[in-house]
Amino acid sequence: MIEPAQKSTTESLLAVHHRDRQRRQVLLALLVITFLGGLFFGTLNWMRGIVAAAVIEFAFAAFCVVAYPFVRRTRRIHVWALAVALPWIVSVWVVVALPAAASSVFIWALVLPILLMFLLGRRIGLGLSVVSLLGAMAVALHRFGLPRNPDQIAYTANLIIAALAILVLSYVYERAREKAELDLRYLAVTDTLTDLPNRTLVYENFAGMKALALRQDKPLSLLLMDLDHFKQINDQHGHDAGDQVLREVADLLRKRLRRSDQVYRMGGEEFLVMMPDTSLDQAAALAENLRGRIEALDLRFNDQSAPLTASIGVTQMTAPEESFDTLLRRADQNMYWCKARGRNRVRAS
Ligand SMILES: Nc1nc2c(ncn2[C@@H]2O[C@H](COP(=O)(O)OP(=O)(O)OP(=O)(O)O)[C@@H](O)[C@H]2O)c(=O)[nH]1
Repeated sequence: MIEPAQKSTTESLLAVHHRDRQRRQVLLALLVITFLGGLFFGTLNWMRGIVAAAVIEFAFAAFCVVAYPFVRRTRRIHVWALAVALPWIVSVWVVVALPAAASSVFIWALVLPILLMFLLGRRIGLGLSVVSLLGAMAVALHRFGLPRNPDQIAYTANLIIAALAILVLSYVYERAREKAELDLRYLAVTDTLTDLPNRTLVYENFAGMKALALRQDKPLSLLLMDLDHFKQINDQHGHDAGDQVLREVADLLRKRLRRSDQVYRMGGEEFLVMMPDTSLDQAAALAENLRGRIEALDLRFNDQSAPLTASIGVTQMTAPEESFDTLLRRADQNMYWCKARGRNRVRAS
């Protein structure tokens, strides 16, 4: 399995990106619905003479128009989600409390759990849903009193049970959706053969490591490892054997490296390791150690031994302006230098 620390970095970067994009879409849709609803009910209530409700509804519609361009651009989507959700909750309470409003307006309270769960996630969404539903019930109780006849009891019971059902269902749905999304994202950034991260996030993670190295004034090194004559293993022992070799190498790297290091399968039989707080000499020593361990792997398929070696290019960031591509190119050149000189060696520069 992939190291937990590495897995969570990988997941969280993408998770935030996707979660925000989804919430932004829900929020924009909600602004449009609220704007149209505000105009419609504002006009209706104005004509019915319920001025207080009409003013709230027109104000909310105006707020949506102002908020829309900000929500499209903002990076603080959770702040805007709260800025829209809280007035929604209060408006529902106010509308339920208004003496002139029909008792059916309580139905709007049932929208709240779905809206809050989708906008704010299941934890905050659940907490706010419970508060907003209890609030709406308290207001309704204050306005209408306890249900007295069987019709009223049935009506109230229906509303409460429906509210509970929507609350539970939206929570369960949101939890399942979050999990499915995490699984999908994990698969998208992971090489399923070795369980190592693939190259998808390599640039983003390098940027984070580089920033930290510069801030802490620590060295940052990188190594690129390519297995030698790997094609022969596939050709002589079959593709499954080749796959097994790749898994063994991935295991070896995971076990040997520090948790702060990051290992990627860049493709084929090529692996990349990023090592924070590691100088060129230290990285070269580590690469030499890895080379020796790979050479010492006693791989056998159908009683035939399958010797394995690797060529490793090592480099260190030497200036703040050096990009990931620059380092990778240098490590790649070092690795090819090893290949050209008979393989099974390390070169650092
Ligand atoms: N089994 C298996 N083989 C793979 C996988 N990915 C790439 N390969 C094989 O790895 C081999 C790489 O071959 P080459 O690029 O010629 O490299 P090499 O044989 O290691 O030779 P040198 O790098 O020059 O030492 C190819 O045969 C690919 O099919 C994989 O996921 N599983």
